[in-house]
Amino acid sequence: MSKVKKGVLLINLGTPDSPAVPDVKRYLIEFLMDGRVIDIPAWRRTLLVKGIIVPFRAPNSAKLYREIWDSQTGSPLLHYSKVQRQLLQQQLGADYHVELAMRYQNPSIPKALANLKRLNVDSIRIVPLFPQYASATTGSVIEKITEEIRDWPTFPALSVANHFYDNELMVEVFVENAKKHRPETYDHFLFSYHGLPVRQLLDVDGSGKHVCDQAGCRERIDGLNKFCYVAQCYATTRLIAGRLDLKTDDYTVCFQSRLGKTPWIQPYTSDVLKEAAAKGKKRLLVFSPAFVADCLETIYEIGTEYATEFKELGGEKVQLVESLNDHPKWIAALEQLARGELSGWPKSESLTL
Ligand SMILES: C=CC1=C(C)c2cc3[nH]c(cc4nc(cc5[nH]c(cc1n2)c(C)c5CCC(=O)O)C(CCC(=O)O)=C4C)c(C)c3C=C
Ligand SMILES: [Fe+2]
Ligand SMILES: [Fe+2]
Repeated sequence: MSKVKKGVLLINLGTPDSPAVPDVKRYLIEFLMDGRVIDIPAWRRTLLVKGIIVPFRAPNSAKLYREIWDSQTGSPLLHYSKVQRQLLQQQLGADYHVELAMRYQNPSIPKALANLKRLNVDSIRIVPLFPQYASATTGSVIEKITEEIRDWPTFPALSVANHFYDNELMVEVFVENAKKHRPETYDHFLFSYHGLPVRQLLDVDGSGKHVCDQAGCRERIDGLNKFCYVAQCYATTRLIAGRLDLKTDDYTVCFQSRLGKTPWIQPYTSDVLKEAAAKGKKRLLVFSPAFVADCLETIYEIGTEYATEFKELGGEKVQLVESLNDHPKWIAALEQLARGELSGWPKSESLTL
């Protein structure tokens, strides 16, 4: 009889099995055919994804993935996710069994759930590795898991860490990583989050009519906008900026990785870079706090693409603040999330974080 009683399931977004075009195509199709990612009627999504986006995007995406692929460890996102799983398992000890899965591709959610079922665990703590809640990420993970387990005869106790935008240890790691780059030597700071189509925020408060600028999502987080991705991104930013004694004029929150022509959350990182260059800013320190591990969107998009663009505009340097990766305080934060403990930050309905 197994000693293991408590299951933990860490889930990140996913990455191709290799940077070869067929693997990148398979990954992009699974990812973009998710109705929470491209939230349009299924027939239009099929035409758009399989007929246009994937055939045109896959060869270029594969090229970018080849640039970040490590010859020993492969995809940085998968590599750090595996390290995080292993370190968390060590930290939690033999009473726990920690599985890792990716929402898209491998290691797969069905396999991880089958392992937990086989172990007959008492409980499963689901930890989607997205600090800020979005329907396209955490929402999609929850939907997929509930679909996968719907026929289980017995459900262990289930719980989800559905956001951790205000986790104190996570904030400390971003602050520590920034300090290694001597923030006083930079003339502006960007907090660049992964973007989302604006329409995906309309129902974050159940009204179907949520508008961030009316709900004050850039200024405060409260009982009404608590599930809004934008409100959570700005709250994370205020916590990191506060710890670094940055004034509001010292930094800009922005959103990257836009796909398609519909409006996404603004301001776009590429526009903010242009404005910073036009104002004569030379050295930018860039945080990417929507990710818990370095990946294509941090290493390539910020570290290479935006850095090159900024230099072409007359800037001198774009420095990415490293992600949480294998930092011991991040593993301690994961332990809190896995045990179901609060992040440690005082919370109240009307608190302006
Ligand atoms: C905060 C996390 C993420 C959100 C929110 C998110 C939304 C989102 N993404 C796309 C389209 C793409 N994203 C791609 C890569 C990618 N996205 C995230 C995280 C979030 N995405 C990560 C961690 C990664 C990198 C994975 C890696 O292997 O390193 C890609 C693929 C790369 C490319 O071709 O550019 C696409 C496409 C949409 C449409 C969306 C919201 C609706
Ligand atoms: Fe993405
Ligand atoms: Fe909002």
